[in-house]
Amino acid sequence: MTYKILTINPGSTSTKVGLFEGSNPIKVENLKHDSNELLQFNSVYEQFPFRKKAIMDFLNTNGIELKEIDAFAGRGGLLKPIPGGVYRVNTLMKRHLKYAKFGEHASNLGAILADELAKEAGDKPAFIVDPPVVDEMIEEARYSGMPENPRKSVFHALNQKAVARRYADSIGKKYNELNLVVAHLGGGITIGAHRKGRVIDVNDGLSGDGPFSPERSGGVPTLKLIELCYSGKYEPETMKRKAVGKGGLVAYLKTSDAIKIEEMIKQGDKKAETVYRAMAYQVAKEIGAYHVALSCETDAIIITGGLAHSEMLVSWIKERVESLAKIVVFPGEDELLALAEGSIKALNGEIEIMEYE
Ligand SMILES: Nc1ncnc2c1ncn2[C@@H]1O[C@H](COP(=O)(O)OP(=O)(O)OP(=O)(O)O)[C@@H](O)[C@H]1O
Ligand SMILES: CCCC(=O)O
Repeated sequence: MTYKILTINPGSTSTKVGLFEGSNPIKVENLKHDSNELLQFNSVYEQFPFRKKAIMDFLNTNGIELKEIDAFAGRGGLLKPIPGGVYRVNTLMKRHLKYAKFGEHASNLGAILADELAKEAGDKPAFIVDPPVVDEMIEEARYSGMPENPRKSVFHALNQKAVARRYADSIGKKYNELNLVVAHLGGGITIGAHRKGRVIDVNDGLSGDGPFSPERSGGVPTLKLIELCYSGKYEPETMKRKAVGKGGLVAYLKTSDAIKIEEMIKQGDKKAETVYRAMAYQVAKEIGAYHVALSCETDAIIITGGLAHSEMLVSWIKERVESLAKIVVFPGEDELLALAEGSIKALNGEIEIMEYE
């Protein structure tokens, strides 16, 4: 049977929606939300009716009826650490996401929206697939050197695993036969060591870890950071925004848009070039670190995310890491397709549907 799946990926300023029939996209759209409109909400959960209406408008405009859809899949949010896979949306999951028990993130609405629409469609199944809290780290990777502050696995799991599987398919291998370093370069940057289908180490994209990115600081000198926190100059929220949201390229260059930055570089802006080169340098160093995490037995390095569209940035990264392993570039992300494919495998019984407990 060919299933129809509605996939939902809520981001900070948009909700990406796609209707798939099997793996074929029938209608995919990026529903942009005015940031001023989102400002009226005090929490991610409060945005629920607003985002639901945007999805219903998308369905109505395209003549899609809820009852014709077989299953609903949302990008899962910040939950407790769990292994990768397809999870049925359940009450505990929704409670953790609603009250942001493990942190606020736009993707917390994915499961909640999928579940609501699935109920309205006549009690259809609702799933999440490879949420950002997928945790398959080996024990050594959890140590930070500060026992009360261990390293955590929070990353672009859905896209990293989707492109890793896509690459494995393309060479006629299975994901769990390969060692891959996957670098997701988007608004946030996460780089993971995938050993035979398991992400044994990765930088935490939401905690100030790893390379700086268009809107995140990445790892910074710790003692100076502590001084800044206690300087009396900044509220805790301001300091958090310096790490996630207002750090990285936007802090140095007042924009997180790499296309604009490349324009600045072409106009001769030396500061823009140095900062952009520094980001490439940090990404390359991090790729090297995860190559070592794979005992230098990496089959391929995959570069993905919006910034993988940039020939300039990718060429600077390649210069430093091309002697380590074959490099493959998958620009953009395949998150909606990954949600659809995971759900179809679950419906077909090809993979186990996991329960969030
Ligand atoms: N053709 C391009 N050339 C250069 N940079 C690009 C291009 N297309 C997108 N980008 C850059 O990619 C970055 C955004 O990447 P992406 O769309 O993956 O981020 P996101 O989805 O907002 O966040 P995340 O990937 O962390 O979830 C921006 O800096 C954007 O300017
Ligand atoms: C939420 C995990 C992915 C990211 O770093 O944004």
